[in-house]
Order: sequence, then structure tokens, then C-alpha cells
Amino acid sequence: MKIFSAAQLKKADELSIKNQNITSTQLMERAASHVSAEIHKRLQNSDIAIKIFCGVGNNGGDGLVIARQLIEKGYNVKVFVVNYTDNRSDDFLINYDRLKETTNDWPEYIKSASDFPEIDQNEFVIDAIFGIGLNRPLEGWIAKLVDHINYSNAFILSIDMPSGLFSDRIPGEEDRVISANFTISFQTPKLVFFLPQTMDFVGDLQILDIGLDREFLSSEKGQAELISKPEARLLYQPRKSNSHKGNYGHTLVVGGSYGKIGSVLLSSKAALRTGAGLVSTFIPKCGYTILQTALPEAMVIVDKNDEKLTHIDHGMDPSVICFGMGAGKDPETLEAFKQLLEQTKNPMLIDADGLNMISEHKELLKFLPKQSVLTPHPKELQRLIGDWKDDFDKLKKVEEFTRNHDVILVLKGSHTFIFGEGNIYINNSGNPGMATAGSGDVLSGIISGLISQQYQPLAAAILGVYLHGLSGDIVAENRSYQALISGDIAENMGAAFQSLFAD
Ligand SMILES: NC(=O)C1=CN([C@@H]2O[C@H](COP(=O)(O)OP(=O)(O)OC[C@H]3O[C@@H](n4cnc5c(N)ncnc54)[C@H](OP(=O)(O)O)[C@@H]3O)[C@@H](O)[C@H]2O)[C@H](O)CC1
Ligand SMILES: [K+]
Repeated sequence: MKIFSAAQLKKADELSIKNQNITSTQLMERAASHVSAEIHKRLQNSDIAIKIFCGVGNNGGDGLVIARQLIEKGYNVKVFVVNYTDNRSDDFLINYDRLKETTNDWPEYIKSASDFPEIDQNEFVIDAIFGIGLNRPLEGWIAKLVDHINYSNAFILSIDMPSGLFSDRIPGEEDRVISANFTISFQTPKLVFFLPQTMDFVGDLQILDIGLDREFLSSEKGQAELISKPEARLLYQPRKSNSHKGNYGHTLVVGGSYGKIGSVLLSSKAALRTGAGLVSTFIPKCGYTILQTALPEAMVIVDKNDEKLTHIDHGMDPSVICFGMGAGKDPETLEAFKQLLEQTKNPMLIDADGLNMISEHKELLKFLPKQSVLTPHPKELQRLIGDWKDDFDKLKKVEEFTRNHDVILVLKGSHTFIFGEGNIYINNSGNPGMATAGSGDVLSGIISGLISQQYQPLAAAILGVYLHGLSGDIVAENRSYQALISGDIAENMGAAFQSLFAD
């Protein structure tokens, strides 16, 4: 699903009105009807007290339509107009009149802090104060109202966006933003719903299709693309029945040091479980018995050195090399890595200490094979590209980096971002249980396993990240977030592949 900016959504709005021959009031009615239907489905005629806070723009207009429709269904609704200006939008005014025709319990106006209503924690608050039109921080009593709503501990549903959240920048530390439990957003998610600095304001998220212009939505390039099952499915390459292991390539996993052989084991197992035809593992001598015992399906080649990598003379022609997990940064390992980079022409996957060595020796960047996949977590990214001002600045800097070095970058996080070929993809699978030792090693193995099966590196990164999260979701369902360990993610890749096409 594409993610559009506020300006793009306004354009989609205008085009829909024109091409579908409807008024903006009708579009608002359509959008809000979807929301009230969704609320009705969940509340099931409950007599819970509903307080709806409406701004005086179109987000507020949505709130008024929702209020009218819920009142018509018999819900216990009280409407408050957050009168931040006397300039009301046309559709606000039209729906204000319609609401007054529906109920004798007219909206109350909030013009200062003394007008704030009490909000009980057992009530249900709908936040329709500001949407994508917010263009400056909330001030004065409006900011205080946001605190008042947040501190009530009532359940908060935000319409389109939590009020106070900008669609195109990060709020300052002093800025007030509604902390929603649930956000229902129109047509496409907004980029800020997925950024680490702003995602917590959103709560659970639901996107409602309000029928905006199809032609525009499909032809317009989005700011980013959200990857859920339908998008991941499109990347999957089915196997031919007439094939043999040679068709699925050879993944060479290189890494490990004394005490850190487990990392390479996890990557190798994940590559096999993802379908690599052959997996070889190049490690220091100390890991030989461990690898051969724990993973008999992999071939093992050892370094001359017992405890660290010093000469990576693998003598093979692998489809892809996955480098760095548990490798350490010993000067001899650095030299061996440099030689490996110089010799390798196929795209590589580089993780962990491979990334750290590049960060400390930027001259290595020029030896990176084109289209290699780098998989940093935020700290590794910072070492690689330096500091950023905020999450928007970070996106810009990573895009520049991937363009300058012709690489794919997988930025790991609760929503992993994949950067490549001028696009940003945001993963929508996975769960907090996956923040566990070795989870990244498994991801490296999965992506490498896909590249070895002739997936393009970018497709391998997107699908690999999605499957990794999906497998983690399947494990968490059976085992809890707490008990999930990264070996389980590799073990459950089979269930993840099956689930990709299950419904
Ligand atoms: N295409 C769609 O997705 C549809 C969206 N709908 C809904 O419409 C809103 C967007 O409505 P809009 O009227 O453009 O904007 P807001 O309601 O968010 O804001 C209204 C005005 O408020 C002013 N503003 C901005 N920031 C502040 C602030 N900090 N303090 C006070 N006032 C502020 C600003 O006007 P100015 O002239 O003062 O700059 C805003 O214009 C969208 O989110 C959806 O909920 C449609 O209902 C369906 C289609
Ligand atoms: K809102």
C-alpha cells in the first residue's frame, strides 16, 4: 500500500470530487460513514459515554458526521466544538447544521481552558480536532486540551491522524500531540505512523478505503510503500517442479569468532530454511564441530586461525556471500574482509561487524559490490552515516547514502525500512518479541538465501524482511513475545512461506 503526503492526499481528494462527480460534502459523508460503521461494529450498541471533540476544519467536519450517524443509531454522544478559529470550513458548517437537525443536545463550544469538560476514564473519546491540515504546533488552551484528553485515561480514537501530529515533520519536545489508543485513517497510512519518533502516538491503526480516485492512487509515486501480505506475495517466485539444488544457488556465510559461533549458525540455518540450494559456512577453526553437529546440512570451511577470521580463502564460486555476523574487528579480520570485498563481484550481504569495519574504514565503501545489501540497526547506521537531526533527516541521509554507493539498505527497527532504487519500503510484519539476540543474524540468512535463489537484491530484502517478521508473528502466537528466541524464527520459515498464501 502506497503512503502519500498530505499534499498528494489533497490532490486525490480534488480529483475524486471531479471525476466521480460528487461534492466535497458527499466525500466527507462517505469517509465518515465508514468510520461510524466501524465504531458501531466494535461498540455493538454499548451505552458507553462518547465524547467527540471536533475542530472547525474538515477533520472536525468528519467528527460532526460521525456524531450524527452515531446519534441516529442511538449512541450516547456529546459533541464539543474546539473553536480554535472563527474560520470554519464549508463542510464543517453544513454538517454542523445537519447535526443540529438530528439532536436537541447541541454541541458545546470550547474557547478556553475553563470550558474543558470532565472526562471519565471509562468514557470513549473521539479526536476529530486536526487532521492532515495541521501546519503549526498547538498553542495555549488547545495544547492544554490535548493534555486534558491524554491525562483522562479514557480510550481515545483519532480520526485520520492523532491531533497535533504533523504529516511531514517531527513535533518538537514541547509540542502537544494526542496519544491515541486507536487511529482510523483515510485511504492510505501516513509516513509518521511508522517513524520511531512518532509511531507511539498512533496506537493501533486501521486504514479505511474511502474510494479516492483509483487512477491517481495507482499512477502517483508514493512517499513510501507499506509492505503487508499482498505486496510480499507479489515478490514471491514459485519453484519449478523440474529443478535441482543447483537452481537455488549457493550461499556462503562468513563470520564468527571464539564465543560467537552461534551467530553464523543462525544465519546458515535461516538461509537453508529459506530455500538456498547449498549453504557453506566459513568460520574460525573453533566452530567446526559446533557447526557440523548443529547443522549437518551445511558444509563447513575453516580459517587457519582458531579464534578469528584471518584469511577468507574459500575457493568457491558462491551465488552470494553473507558477511559479518559475530566476526569481530580484529586487524587481521579487517584485512581478510578487505581482500574478500576486492575479490567479490556479486552483490553481498553485509551485517554486524562487517558494517562496523566499514564505518571505521570508510575507504572500504568503494570495494562494495554494486547492489549489496547492508542490514544495520540504528546504532550501526549512525556509525555508518553519522548523526541525523530527526527521523525525516535520517530518511534523507539514508537515501543519499544508498544512491551514492549503489546499495540496498535495510534499517532494522520495530518497523524495518528498506531503501533501494530511490524508493522506501516499510515492513508491516513482526512484533516486539523479535527484539532478541540473534534475530538480525537470522534476517541476514533469510535475505542471502533469497538472493542465492536469484531474487534481485532489493526484492530479496523486502520479501526477506517481511517473511522474517511473519515467522516471528507465527512463533509469538504459539509461544508469547517473551519466550520467542531467534532460532524459532529460522525454524518457522516453513510456516511463514505457507502463511504467505494461506488466505
Ligand atoms: N482526502 C482525504 O483524505 C479526505 C480528508 N477529509 C478530512 O479532512 C481533513 C483535512 O481537513 P483540513 O480542513 O484540510 O484540515 P484540518 O481539519 O486538519 O485543519 C483545519 C485548519 O486548521 C488550521 N490549523 C492548522 N494548524 C493549526 C494550529 N496549530 N492551531 C490552530 N489552527 C491550525 C489550518 O488553517 P489555517 O488557515 O489556520 O492555516 C487548517 O486548514 C483530513 O485529515 C480528513 O479528516 C475529508 O473529510 C474526506 C476526504
Ligand atoms: K484527529
